[in-house]
Amino acid sequence: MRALGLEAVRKVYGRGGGAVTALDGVTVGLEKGSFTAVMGPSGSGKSTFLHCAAGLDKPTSGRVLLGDTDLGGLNENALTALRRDRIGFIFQAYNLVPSLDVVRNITLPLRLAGREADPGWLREVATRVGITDRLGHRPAELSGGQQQRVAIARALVTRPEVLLADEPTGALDTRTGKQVLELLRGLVDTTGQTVLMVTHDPVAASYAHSVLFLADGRLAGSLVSPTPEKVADRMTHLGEW
Ligand SMILES: Nc1ncnc2c1ncn2[C@@H]1O[C@H](COP(=O)(O)OP(=O)(O)OP(=O)(O)O)[C@@H](O)[C@H]1O
Repeated sequence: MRALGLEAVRKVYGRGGGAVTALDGVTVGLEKGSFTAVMGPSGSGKSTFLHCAAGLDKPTSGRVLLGDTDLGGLNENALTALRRDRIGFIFQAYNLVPSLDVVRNITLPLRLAGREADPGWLREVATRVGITDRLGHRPAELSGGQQQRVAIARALVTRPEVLLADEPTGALDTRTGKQVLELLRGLVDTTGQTVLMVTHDPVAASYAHSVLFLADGRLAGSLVSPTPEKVADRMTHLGEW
């Protein structure tokens, strides 16, 4: 079953002589329960890809489908609700609310949707990310790795169909970053969560089932069962290093 699909997605910013083609006909299907990394040189279209996949940016042409829902057919309100209810986001900067404790940060998306958190599910999510002993703390009282765990719990609390991660370990040291990547891979393997992650780091990409490479807005290949060495080798051929 396909969780997310991009079909011939093209995104052009600007007009006339100054127009930039950020994505140039990208077709990708993510199976449910897959963990996919997206890599590519700077300016290759990774952020644009993620923003189109998330319904944050509208493709100039082509289609984005979340399950059976064509995002192109939705108005702004429906897109906002879809992003809130059906997609989880994790960023390099954890984007937690400093004045709220861990429980209130995790349950924020539910409260914004006017829903109560089911205590059993909240406990389950906190356990999955390993933050049960910090539930009453504020973000400033947590390490970077703990803050990212809270952000992952917040992303999971709505039971999203797809988790979109933008450089989730970019601000973490190697050891803590590894723990967060193991957590993401564990979620995929044990709960069937679908994850799409943009990264510059071949080690981070190696935690995914497969890596998609972008170059000049086009798909420039993929790698199944990636290792850091194989990923770095591909990036070298794309002219990144
Ligand atoms: N809002 C915008 N207006 C005009 N051009 C844009 C806009 N956003 C992105 N671009 C251009 O589209 C191309 C792809 O950008 P994008 O940010 O998707 O690349 P990226 O692979 O994420 O890069 P990086 O790794 O440096 O973050 C670049 O040439 C960029 O300058």
